[in-house]
Amino acid sequence: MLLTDTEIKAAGVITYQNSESFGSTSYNLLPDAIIDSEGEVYKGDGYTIKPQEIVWVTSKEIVSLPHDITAHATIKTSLCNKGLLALNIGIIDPGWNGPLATAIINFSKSNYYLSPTKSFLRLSFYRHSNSEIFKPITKKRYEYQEDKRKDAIEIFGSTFLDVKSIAKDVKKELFGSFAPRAAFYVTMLGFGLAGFALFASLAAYFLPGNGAAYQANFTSLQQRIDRLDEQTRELSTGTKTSIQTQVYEIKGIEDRLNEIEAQLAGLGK
Ligand SMILES: Nc1ccn([C@H]2C[C@H](O)[C@@H](COP(=O)(O)OP(=O)(O)OP(=O)(O)O)O2)c(=O)n1
Repeated sequence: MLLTDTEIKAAGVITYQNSESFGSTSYNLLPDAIIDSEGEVYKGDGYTIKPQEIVWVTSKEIVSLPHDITAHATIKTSLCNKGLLALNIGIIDPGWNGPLATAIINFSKSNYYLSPTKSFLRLSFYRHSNSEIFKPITKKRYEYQEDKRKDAIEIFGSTFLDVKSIAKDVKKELFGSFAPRAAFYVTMLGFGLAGFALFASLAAYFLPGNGAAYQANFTSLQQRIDRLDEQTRELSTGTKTSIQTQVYEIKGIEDRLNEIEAQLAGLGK
């Protein structure tokens, strides 16, 4: 059975209650501590929640439920309409004795000022028969607040998407791991170039047109050409020599003929 405002008051389930916080069948919780992602606690003056920011908000009221009452917590519609969302709303079990809290995210694109007089959670109370299981849990305000402060520091980033961490990861992915990889590739490129240079040098000796084997062939070819050249020269020299000899011989014959002619002419006188 859903309890009315009168029944909620009569059940005595809310300590530090504010008369203006009652609805017809609900009670609206007011903020006590607002805790940011650094674990800073804001009280009294309220807190401005930035877009995408996550804060923990603990309740001013202490809620104590007997065996036969269970409460349901939901985010206030007015906050929801402003783009604020609560993470852990849920059920408050019979036997709970302590404040309540929720993580609130500002999904809007504007700052939202959460005033200490602005309720953040709405509670509905249901009376039922006694359950078999009953686990009384008592949480003192300070102890509870410290638990939430720990959660704020350890579990959530400062924003819903933890933009800082994401940006850090993306940066790391793009540049952090790229630098060693780039260094590796540059080193490998260096090795590649050095290898190519070595190959090119060796190719000068071993590859067709440049290789040592071909160099040897070339040398032998050059030697043969030189020999042929020499032989040609010898031949040419030899030819010249034989022509010269013939010229001398002809000259000798001519001289001899002239002598005979002269002798004949002498005989004729
Ligand atoms: N916004 C809320 C909702 C509930 N509770 C309290 C009252 C609940 O009785 C208790 C346990 O709630 P759940 O069972 O939903 O949460 P857990 O899973 O943390 O409980 P447990 O650790 O007991 O299993 O937490 C709270 O402090 N703040």
